[in-house]
Amino acid sequence: MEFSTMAEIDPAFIQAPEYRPKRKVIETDEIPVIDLSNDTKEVVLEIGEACKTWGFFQVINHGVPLELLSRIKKTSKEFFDLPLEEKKLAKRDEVNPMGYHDSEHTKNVRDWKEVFDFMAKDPTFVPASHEPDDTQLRTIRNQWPAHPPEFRDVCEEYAGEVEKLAFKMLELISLSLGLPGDRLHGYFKEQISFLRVNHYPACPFPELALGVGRHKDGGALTVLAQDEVGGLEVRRKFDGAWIPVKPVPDACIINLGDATQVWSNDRYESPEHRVVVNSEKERFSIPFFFFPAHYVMLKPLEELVNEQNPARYREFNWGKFFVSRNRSDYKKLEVENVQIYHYRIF
Ligand SMILES: O=C(O)CCC(=O)C(=O)O
Ligand SMILES: [Fe+2]
Repeated sequence: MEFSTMAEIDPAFIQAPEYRPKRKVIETDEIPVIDLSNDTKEVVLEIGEACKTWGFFQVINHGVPLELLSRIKKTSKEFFDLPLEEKKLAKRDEVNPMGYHDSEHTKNVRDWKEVFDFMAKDPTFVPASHEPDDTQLRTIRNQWPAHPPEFRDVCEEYAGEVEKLAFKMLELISLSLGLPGDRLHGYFKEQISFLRVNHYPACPFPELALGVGRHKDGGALTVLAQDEVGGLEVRRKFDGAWIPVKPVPDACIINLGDATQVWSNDRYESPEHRVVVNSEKERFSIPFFFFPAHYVMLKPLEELVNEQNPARYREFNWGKFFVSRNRSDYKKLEVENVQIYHYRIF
C-alpha cells in the first residue's frame, strides 16, 4: 500500500493515546547549537554541558561538505519518488537487512516512513543470532538500486565524510568526560555503523501516527542531517515535555546513544526522541548510527567509576545487544525489545 493514497489509517500505525503527539508544540531554542570552529577548550565545555542537559545538540562548521549534504538530499528524494515496485527491487528481507523498507516498527507500532539502509563498511560482520551461546558471525553486504544512477556513489561519499565527523565528536565527548581524546577510538576498529535515509511522506493522520515512535539510539552517538521541515522531538528530562529540534541551516544534529550512557556510567544519558509527521509536507533525514565493533564488551569506563560512584551496569556484549534490538525491525515481537536498563546493577 502506498502511504500517500491511504484514505483511512491502517490500525498498525495508531499510537496508544498517551503517545500521540499534542497539537500544541512547545517553541523553544533551548537545544544548543555549537560552532566547531571555535577554540577546542570552549567547544569541549559546551559539549559537556549539552551532553549533561540534553544528550542532543547541533553542530555547525562541522566539516561535512555542504554541497555533499545537498547532493545526498537530492538523490534521496529522487530515489523515494520512484514507483514502489522499483524501490522494492532493492528491498531488505530476513537474509539481507540492508536496502529499502517501508514497514518499520518502533515498540510494535508501525512508523509512518520508508527507509533505505546501508552499512558504513561493506562487508560488515555481526553476530549471526542474538542467542548468547551462538559464536557464529554473519556477513552483511549493501545492496544498491539502479536508479538514481548516482545514488550509490553519493551515499558512499557521504558515509566517508560523516564518519570523520563522528570520530571528531567521539574525541570531543571523551575530552568532555576528562578522558584522553582517543580513549574510545579503539572500540570502532571494526565498527558496525550504518546509515539510513528516511522519508516521512505527508500524513493525513498526524495526530494518530508518528514518523518514528519514541526510542533511544543504541550506539555511541548518531549524526543526523535533516531538511528544513522539522518534526524531530527530544524528551526534556525535568518535565518529560517533547521539545522540537529546530532545523538550523547547514547544521548536523548529534545525539548520544546507549553505549555512551554505559561508558559514562550515567553521567550522560541516551535521550529519548521521536519524529512527528506533517499533514502537508514530506520530510527527509539521514542518520549515521556510530556503532562499535560487534565484539566490544560494554561497561562503565574504569576511569569513571570508584567506591563513591560504582559501576551501574554489568558488562554485556554490544554485538548481541545490536542483534537483539534489530530483531523487532523485521517482525512484531511479543516480548519487549532489549534495553540497557536490563543490564543495570541498581
Ligand atoms: O528523522 C529523524 O529526525 C530522526 C530519526 C531517528 O531518530 C532514527 O532513525 O533513529
Ligand atoms: Fe533515533
